Amino acid sequence: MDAAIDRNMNKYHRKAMTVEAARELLQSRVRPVEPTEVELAEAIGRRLAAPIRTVEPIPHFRRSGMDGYAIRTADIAHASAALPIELEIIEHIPCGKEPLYSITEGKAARIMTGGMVPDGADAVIMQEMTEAVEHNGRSIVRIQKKIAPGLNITPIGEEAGEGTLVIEAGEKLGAGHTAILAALGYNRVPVYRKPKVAVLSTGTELLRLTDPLQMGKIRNSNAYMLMAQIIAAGAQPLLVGQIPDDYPKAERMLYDLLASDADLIVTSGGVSVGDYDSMADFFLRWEGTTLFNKIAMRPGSPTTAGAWKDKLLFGLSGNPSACFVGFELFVRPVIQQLQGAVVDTAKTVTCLLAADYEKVNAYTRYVRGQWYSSGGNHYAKPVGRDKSSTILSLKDANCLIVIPPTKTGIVSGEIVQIIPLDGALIV
Ligand SMILES: Nc1nc2c(c(=O)[nH]1)N[C@H]1C(S)=C(S)[C@@H](COP(=O)(O)OP(=O)(O)OC[C@H]3O[C@@H](n4cnc5c(N)ncnc54)[C@H](O)[C@@H]3O)O[C@H]1N2
Ligand code: MOO
Repeated sequence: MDAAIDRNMNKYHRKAMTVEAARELLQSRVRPVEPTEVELAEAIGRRLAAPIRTVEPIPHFRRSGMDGYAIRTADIAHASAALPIELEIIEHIPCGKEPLYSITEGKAARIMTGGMVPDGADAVIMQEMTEAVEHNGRSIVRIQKKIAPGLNITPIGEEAGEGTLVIEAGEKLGAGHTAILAALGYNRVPVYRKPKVAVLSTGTELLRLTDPLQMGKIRNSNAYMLMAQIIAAGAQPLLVGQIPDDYPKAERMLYDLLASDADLIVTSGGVSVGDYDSMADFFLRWEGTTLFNKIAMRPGSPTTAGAWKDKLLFGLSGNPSACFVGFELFVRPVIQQLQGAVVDTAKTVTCLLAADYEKVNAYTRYVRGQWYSSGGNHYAKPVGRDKSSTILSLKDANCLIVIPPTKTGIVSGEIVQIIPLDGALIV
């Protein structure tokens, strides 16, 4: 049964998989969703579904880099303060105008930054190096110094020739990409459609946001937290609601969702060993393949995932911080990959730990932290209460600090790896 867990196992005896192995296993199963085409403005922040090549050189005409005069450098080769050279101005070339004349011996054209350099000219001399005079009704430019050929002219194709690959498929369209696409006239852009991610919650203790608080019950914060994480990852969340307490009903609901048009299903809660942990039971009984039901990490050790046909089902832990970490480590890369991203989950940033971390642990810990730079080094320090059940520390975290298994804790100044939470390491 490939890398999946043994069906004869029960939920009380689980074999922990490493984070790395689990991420690789997931990665090997994900294929991008279908591409679509949208207007450029709508494509911003999405991922490109096809490579973009230039359809013309950038720039596609010889462009002036200064306000000044297009000249022939041979004409001013002997210019000096004592013996200035005078050239006749035959044309004014603002941006957007194609020159009417070539520059021949003794002639010049007034030209603006971004203007098209006329044939015959081999440099643009900046205005500040010249003096314009009227002489017998003729416009003259007086020049006292020679300049090098090519000065202030951007040649055709300096940035890219025609047919150059400028954006790879799978890249996320930021400001720079958008500028390129606009410059090349891409009114409509091929992008991957936004994956639909269904979010479900388990637990009879969960109240809706509008319900009055009741003793022993809590409001469903995970569903909304996951919604925010899904949006940040570029996908469309579908808040499906609550998994019923009644197992046959829960099973029916999950199969219906698996057969729906959702690309991914994420549940929170009910994956541990408790009497009401319906997701743990489902993952042992269902017709899909359970890939893992325990990860050698904290928080979120009962994080579970499985595949049903081409669809992945995640059973994240109910504890808010464990749910958050499970999403960042396992679900976010899958969502990126569904949108064509090339994900390298091994990438981390090296930091110096800025405070002692005293907890001991047999598993790797992913501690909510803040990373920052100071004096040429990156530092990371844990934020808030480091418990799986906490909510408040999540908003202040900008990274997860990876604390390897330790019997002693680790001290301030030691080197640690961190995973930034803004997805910056995902191309
Ligand atoms: N005997 C054992 N007990 C537990 C173990 C264990 O190995 N043996 N593992 C612990 C660990 S570690 C974790 S993490 C949790 C995981 O539990 P579940 O993922 O099954 O989650 P629940 O039991 O359903 O809930 C845990 C906790 O989270 C709250 N919760 C649930 N859903 C939401 C939600 N949508 N929004 C906010 N908070 C939610 C729930 O009320 C519980 O307080 O199990 C340990 N136990
Ligand atoms: O996975 Mo539980 O934290 O790891 O509380």
